[in-house]
Amino acid sequence: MTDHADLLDSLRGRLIVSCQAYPGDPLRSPEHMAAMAASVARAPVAGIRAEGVDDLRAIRTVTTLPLIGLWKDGDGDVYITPTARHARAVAETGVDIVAVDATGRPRPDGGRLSDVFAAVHGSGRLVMADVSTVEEGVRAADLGADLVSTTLSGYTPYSRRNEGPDLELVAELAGWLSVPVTAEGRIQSPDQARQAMAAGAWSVVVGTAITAPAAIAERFAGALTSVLDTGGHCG
Ligand SMILES: CC(=O)N[C@H](C=O)[C@@H](O)[C@H](O)[C@H](O)COP(=O)(O)O
Repeated sequence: MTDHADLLDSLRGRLIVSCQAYPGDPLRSPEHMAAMAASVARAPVAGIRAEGVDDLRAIRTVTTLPLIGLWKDGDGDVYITPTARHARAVAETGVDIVAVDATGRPRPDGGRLSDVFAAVHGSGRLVMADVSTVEEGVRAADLGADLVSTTLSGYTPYSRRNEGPDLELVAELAGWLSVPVTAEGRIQSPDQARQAMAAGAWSVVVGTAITAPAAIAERFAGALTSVLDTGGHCG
């Protein structure tokens, strides 16, 4: 377990970058995501989060940074590493931590969350429980999650839908849990990342704001459009 404690320690107070391309994006390939991860790894980041067994295998060849893996599959409500089978496949790619949907919603195979956690632990990896509420986080920790992440806040019909990160959930979870809490989801700026740490996060995961050029360009383009809309154009 010392290795696992060292791994968690290495993430403390630091940034994890999620390298995932949206469906349809030209960057959506294992080669591109591996290059993205290698590029990000030139910065002092603590770890990489990524999706899909092919991407994870490719990323594992380009960096020795701690790797958090998941497999998004199916079109049901629970799509982040939904079953024990998915969890084992992700673990086999060589990741250090497997991220799992740990909401209370029914899983596509009717399986139990504890079975998915057992599959991860049976493979010698740590579990990151992706949750949307404090109740889900408490349950996940009770079931043995090694870290709890706010990933799914705003993505379940019953959770808060903030435009930015759910810092309230970060603070609540940090107050309730003895396992590390990761702030994840809609963190758009270094300032918000700092606020998440101040709210009690162990680590901060940022994806779109760093690794999705289309979304970043859209924000900039949108900002210019709104200047025109408000009469700021002087031509
Ligand atoms: C809800 C869901 O499926 N979240 C996913 C989980 O891995 C990813 O699509 C997000 O990009 C990741 O959580 C990082 O968040 P953001 O990209 O907002 O920084």
